[in-house]
Amino acid sequence: MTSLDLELARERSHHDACRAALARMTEDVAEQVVTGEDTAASGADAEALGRHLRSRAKEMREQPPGPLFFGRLDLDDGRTHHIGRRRIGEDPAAPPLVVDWRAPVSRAYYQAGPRDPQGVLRRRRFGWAPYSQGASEDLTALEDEQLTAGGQATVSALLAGEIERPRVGPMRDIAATIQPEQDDLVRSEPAASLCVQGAPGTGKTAVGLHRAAYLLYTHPQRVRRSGLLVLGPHRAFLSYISEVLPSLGETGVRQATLDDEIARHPVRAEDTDTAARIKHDARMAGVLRRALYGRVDPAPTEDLAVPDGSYHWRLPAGQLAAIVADVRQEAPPYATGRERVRARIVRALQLRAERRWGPMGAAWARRIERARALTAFLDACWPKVTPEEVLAGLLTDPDDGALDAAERAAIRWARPPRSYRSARWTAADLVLLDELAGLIERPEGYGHVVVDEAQDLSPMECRAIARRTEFGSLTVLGDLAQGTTPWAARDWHEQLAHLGKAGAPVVPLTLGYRVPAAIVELANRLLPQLGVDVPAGRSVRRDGEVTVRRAPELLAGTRQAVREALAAEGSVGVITTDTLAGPVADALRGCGAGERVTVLPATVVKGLEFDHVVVVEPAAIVAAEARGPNRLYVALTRAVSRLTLVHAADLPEWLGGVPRVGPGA
Ligand SMILES: Nc1ncnc2c1ncn2[C@@H]1O[C@H](COP(=O)(O)OP(=O)(O)OP(=O)(O)O)[C@@H](O)[C@H]1O
Repeated sequence: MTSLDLELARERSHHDACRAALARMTEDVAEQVVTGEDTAASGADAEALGRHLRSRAKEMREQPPGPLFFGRLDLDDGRTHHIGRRRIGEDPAAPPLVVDWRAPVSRAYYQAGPRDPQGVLRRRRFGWAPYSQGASEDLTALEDEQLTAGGQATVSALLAGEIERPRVGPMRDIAATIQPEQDDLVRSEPAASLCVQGAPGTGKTAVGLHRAAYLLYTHPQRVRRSGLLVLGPHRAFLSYISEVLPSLGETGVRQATLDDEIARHPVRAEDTDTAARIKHDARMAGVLRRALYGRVDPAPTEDLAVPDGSYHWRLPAGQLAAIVADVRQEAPPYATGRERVRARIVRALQLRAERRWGPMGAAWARRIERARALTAFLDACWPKVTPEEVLAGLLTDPDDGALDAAERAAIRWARPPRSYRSARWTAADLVLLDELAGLIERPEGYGHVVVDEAQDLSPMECRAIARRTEFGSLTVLGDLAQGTTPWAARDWHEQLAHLGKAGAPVVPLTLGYRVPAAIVELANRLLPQLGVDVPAGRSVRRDGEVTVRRAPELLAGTRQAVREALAAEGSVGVITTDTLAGPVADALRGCGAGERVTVLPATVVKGLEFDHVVVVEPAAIVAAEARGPNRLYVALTRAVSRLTLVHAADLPEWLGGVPRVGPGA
């Protein structure tokens, strides 16, 4: 037996011990639930304890299968820690068998290096068979790095293997291989907001999800109670990332699109491009505020007379106007404002009554508060409204000086509905309704929100997020170069101001783990055309291939390219325009494409990745929309190993010098 075999055998038996301890922990918790149910303590305590134990038992039962540790630290004080996705230890007072990757002692696993060993003598990485369900014999490799002074920084073969592995199925967690610059972001100050400008494949999404898991671990009370939300650009993306947090043991996190979050109604109409652009513009915040407060009468002309038995208590119009003006000045949410005006009027009437009749009790005040005359005054002066009613009013007659005549015409309803209740709302209308709802009543917030692909949000969408994180913090992830919406941000500081976190630091990530250097280099040639100032991407990967195939018969050329792509392992993504996606999918039917091949319009590939990407007719992707070059940049950077460009039309200049195949190459 070699010394490596011996070490592997020792580690496997440690893994056996961990497995047994975990089984006992799961049993113990299940047993405690039974005990908890029997507890004869006060009802509320027993209920709370029972709930806690039940959710802990559920958590333990639902742990995903897999290896129980991925690394080990040997420290200079003689201690050793195995590091895994969650803590394993039966006795809270004894050192655990496995330390959670988020624990403070685990930090050195990610950060220590020969120049700064941080008390670590040796870092050990474990290699497990691919897709291991956690059987100890699946532990097949280990790699030691000595960090004592004078040690050399080494490139980990296990890390390289993990980064270069073929991609099948949904995104996986990277707890075993988080890189130092990523770890800094994952563990950065939880109460502070943060923006990551990351070139394609630098791990922004991975960082955001691991940060979410880290916050739940370090601030269980605060973050769990106030809620954590992960916002992604579309459903396909959410399903692609859906397993990362559960694999890290976090099952209760809401993952949604912003559209889901703000959906008060189904989308039943479509805006013209111009109307959508206006509705998403930051000026709409003021337009909506004015439309809402336009309903308030700042100068009531009639005195208020509230009957009280045979008597009437009066407030002169001037005093009513002063109350309304004061409340407007204080700027509470609209619905609170109405109640505040009511309360102030009652108080003023009470002072008058007391001057005449002496102290009036609470019952008197309640009666006056509900007096019909007072409610009628409020209905006229500060009416109850719904967001739908206000927006319908605005879209029927958009008379606001912030919009010019053409803009007003563009958003005006061609045929207003009979009532706002039967209005057919567009996607942009829902954003505006959310803004109005937020002006009327403050929405419930989250403790922390992770926003992915944040460059694509409009100012009005940003405000929807800002309202929900007024008292919470944000992790903003994105890449200005990948901005494809008509309103995509060109500057993070502006975008952060719309998100309510002006001044949050913007941290760049430039080292990519997905896209190989040859493909990054090609995509970087597009950068000067994208109209944004971002640092160019780099790659840790030296493998990777780019092929350009000229194909006078576009569909035949695509079939050929896909056949060639299928010769290698892994997924194949065929990306083209919305118009070509159908014909391309038809053409690929029956050419052995099968499950490994997905045909997608470029408009939905954001955030995804495929081992081999075939981009069909790049020039058409560029021409299809105003941000076409950005769209092509996104498409090119979905490739994990290989990229083929298939084209019938001429290629843009910047592709000069790339090897070509096919007729006329
Ligand atoms: N430290 C790491 N170890 C292993 N794999 C990593 C690491 N960091 C990132 N990756 C992998 O690189 C790929 C890209 O990561 P991710 O999707 O998070 O990047 P991104 O910056 O959001 O990309 P994009 O903006 O292009 O969508 C993923 O497969 C991810 O698992």
